Amino acid sequence: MTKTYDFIAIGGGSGGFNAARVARGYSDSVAVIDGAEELGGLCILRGCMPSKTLIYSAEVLHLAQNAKKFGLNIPEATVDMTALHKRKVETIKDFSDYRVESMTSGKYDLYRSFAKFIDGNTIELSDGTRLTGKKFIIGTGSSVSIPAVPGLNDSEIWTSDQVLDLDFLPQSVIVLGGGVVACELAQFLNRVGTKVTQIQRSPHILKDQAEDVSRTVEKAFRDEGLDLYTGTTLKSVEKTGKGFTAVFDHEGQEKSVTANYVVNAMGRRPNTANLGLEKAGVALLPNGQIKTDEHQRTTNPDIYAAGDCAGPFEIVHTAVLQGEYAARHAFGKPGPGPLNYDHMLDVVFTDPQVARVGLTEKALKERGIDYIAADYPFDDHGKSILMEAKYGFVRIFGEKPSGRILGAEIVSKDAGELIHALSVAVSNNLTAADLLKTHWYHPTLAEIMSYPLEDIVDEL
Ligand SMILES: Cc1cc2nc3c(=O)[nH]c(=O)nc-3n(C[C@H](O)[C@H](O)[C@H](O)COP(=O)(O)OP(=O)(O)OC[C@H]3O[C@@H](n4cnc5c(N)ncnc54)[C@H](O)[C@@H]3O)c2cc1C
Ligand SMILES: NC(=O)c1ccc[n+]([C@@H]2O[C@H](COP(=O)([O-])OP(=O)(O)OC[C@H]3O[C@@H](n4cnc5c(N)ncnc54)[C@H](O)[C@@H]3O)[C@@H](O)[C@H]2O)c1
Repeated sequence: MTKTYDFIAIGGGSGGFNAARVARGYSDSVAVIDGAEELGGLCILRGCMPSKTLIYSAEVLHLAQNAKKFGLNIPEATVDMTALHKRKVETIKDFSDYRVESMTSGKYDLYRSFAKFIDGNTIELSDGTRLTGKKFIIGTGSSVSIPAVPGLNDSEIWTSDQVLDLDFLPQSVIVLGGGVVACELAQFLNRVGTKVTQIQRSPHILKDQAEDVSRTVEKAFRDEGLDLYTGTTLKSVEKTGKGFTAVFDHEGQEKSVTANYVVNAMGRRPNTANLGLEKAGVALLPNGQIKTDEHQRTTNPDIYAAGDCAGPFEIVHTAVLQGEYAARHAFGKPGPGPLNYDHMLDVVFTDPQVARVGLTEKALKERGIDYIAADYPFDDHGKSILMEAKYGFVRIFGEKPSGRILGAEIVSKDAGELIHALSVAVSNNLTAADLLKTHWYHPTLAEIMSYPLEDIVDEL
């Protein structure tokens, strides 16, 4: 007999699991289907958490190696890759154990299998078991994409997965791409002592950021000795006796770089193949993501989608919020409404970090919104000067004439922490004058925000 559930989550990552967790509050008939060998999802196992664990260690190493600047004598600071790997494994095990415990607690029926739709309300598991659901959520995530560049589909080419699991120090690595994954991992590798060449197609790394933001990170990378090529066309990746050679056009010339290893960090694609979506009446967008409405409903109103498979961002907190909201909507329950992407927050964990909230300057211009942009550099700020953290600036966008904070970008030490003060402002319609009522403690990095806020208030 086919078992029926009120709610079935396909995928037990950030989107799927959190949808199931919320759904379980409304019904005891909830199933989670996940075909991965290891439970936990991308963020915990091979994404946010392992990368930030390693990046933090590399930052400590970098500070130690620059001890002289701080009047300290640390004769030799080097990485111990075996210990670094062990720390990562133990840290991630704690996080994944917690998730596995929740998933296997008995609150959900957990099926360790891949699922595909055979009609709009029925799925089939790998062993042929069929389950019907009143409502579903698809949270199947994403996989590394392999652009059609000759040689790039060689199985020895690394992705972020191999970098995050390194237990030895590679002598040299070519990092292909200039997005978030490429930048975070290129700097990590460079800081632990690998010779890194990063090759980016666009004129700047982090191409969706403001140009001066990208340039600030590029300067920091080059100051640390990373070989960075931007504005390139990658022609091929060839296996050589020593490793790999990447051949690319740069400034009108063909160049080649050889290294022991290559990392493909040129983006990810949604996991939507082999899901039988056509049989369930679930349509895709031209970019391959599942088409959803503001309620996370697909073109089949009984099937929702959340996270990387649906977009529009591949960011964990949006996956969680989308999943939670979809479950509330499926059961007709009240709570915070659809996601407001005008309040979007994103962080790049390079050093300096890049953090952004709300509308970008490009979006403000496109929408014809009248605004004031005010900024202030960290090389003229007490706390960042004493911390030797002088790269970057804060820029705040205030609406005219209201002074409402519509967006902000920060490139600096710990920008990912600092941005949250402005995120509160953006999400709660606070004005620059409102924020100036706040006590900004001295000396902190955060107090830098009072200068552009004063500029906005003065100009209004
Ligand atoms: C290196 C790296 C670093 C990152 N760092 C950050 C960061 O610092 N901050 C941030 O916000 N985001 C970060 N991200 C992005 C973030 O990890 C993802 O956006 C998020 O984890 C996606 O969650 P998800 O639920 O959509 O997918 P996942 O967590 O990937 O879950 C999908 C699940 O679905 C299962 N599945 C797939 N197909 C099927 C099927 N047919 N049947 C059953 N189960 C299936 C999979 O096994 C998997 O467990 C990073 C990503 C990478 C690669
Ligand atoms: N800190 C974070 O929040 C964080 C960290 C890591 C990853 N992520 C998420 O994971 C997702 C995937 O990250 P990503 O960096 O892999 O993808 P991405 O889409 O951000 O960047 C891919 C890069 O590869 C380049 N590229 C693509 N095809 C190319 C080609 N043929 N030749 C040369 N260059 C090419 C693109 O121009 C782009 O710069 C991102 O959307 C991001 O949101 C987030």
